[in-house]
Amino acid sequence: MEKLNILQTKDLNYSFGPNQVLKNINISLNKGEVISIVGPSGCGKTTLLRICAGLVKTANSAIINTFHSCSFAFQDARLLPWQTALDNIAFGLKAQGIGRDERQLKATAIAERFNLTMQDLKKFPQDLSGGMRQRVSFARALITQPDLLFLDEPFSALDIGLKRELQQILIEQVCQQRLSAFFITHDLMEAVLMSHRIYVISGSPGEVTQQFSIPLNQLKRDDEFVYQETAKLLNHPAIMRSFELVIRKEHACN
Ligand SMILES: Nc1ncnc2c1ncn2[C@@H]1O[C@H](COP(=O)(O)OP(=O)(O)OP(=O)(O)O)[C@@H](O)[C@H]1O
Repeated sequence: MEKLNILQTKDLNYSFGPNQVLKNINISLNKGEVISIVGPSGCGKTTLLRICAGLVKTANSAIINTFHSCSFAFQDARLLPWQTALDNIAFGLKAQGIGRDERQLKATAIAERFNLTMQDLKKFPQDLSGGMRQRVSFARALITQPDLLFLDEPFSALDIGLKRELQQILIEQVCQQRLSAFFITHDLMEAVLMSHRIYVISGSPGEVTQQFSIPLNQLKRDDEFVYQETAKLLNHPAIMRSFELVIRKEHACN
């Protein structure tokens, strides 16, 4: 029987000194699932990701994580500047003790999936465009075949075409390999495109105020579906409250 992987928080609270940032957070992420965390700036999304990833320790053992391995992608690519793109991609394999030839073969194969050429792979990060660096960052995250991805706004600095291309590649990887992803975004449309479920966090301290399930397999979601679902969410009271859309609408009328 397949072992069930799960990431779960149970009544998670977190404070930075006297400043409570997260309050009674209960979320779960199952194998093969993508969840998005959306909410206004400063509501605690990144803090929640860092706690779930074990990068920030919690005092109250409110996290269950039975996934075996995880990788990260952030808004900035965070590559090692003294290594070529190829060696950056292969870095996780080196840490696993895999020999140079095999590392390079695997890195070249996954780089191709992200449309990086042999010329690109010889370059150092400072000689790559921002979009290329983000391709390298995704290839690096996936090469070790993790079962859980932590994604903190990895598309937000990209132009609309590149964003769509990388989103599509990531959706294919997630669906084909039954990867799970914990995804933070400001962009509701992106959350609708990518996720099985969306958690809305609002307030200070941040609390989960609503959870939405998005029907239809990600590979079948076309633009019309994404626009319609996003429009529905934008009119939902929990989203309007969370992003203060009611107040902004009222201001717009005055
Ligand atoms: N290391 C830290 N020390 C003290 N306070 C912090 C620290 N990191 C974050 N905070 C505070 O915690 C709150 C939540 O920050 P966090 O970065 O998690 O929010 P966010 O929702 O991810 O914001 P954004 O969408 O703008 O990235 C903010 O008030 C922030 O100032």
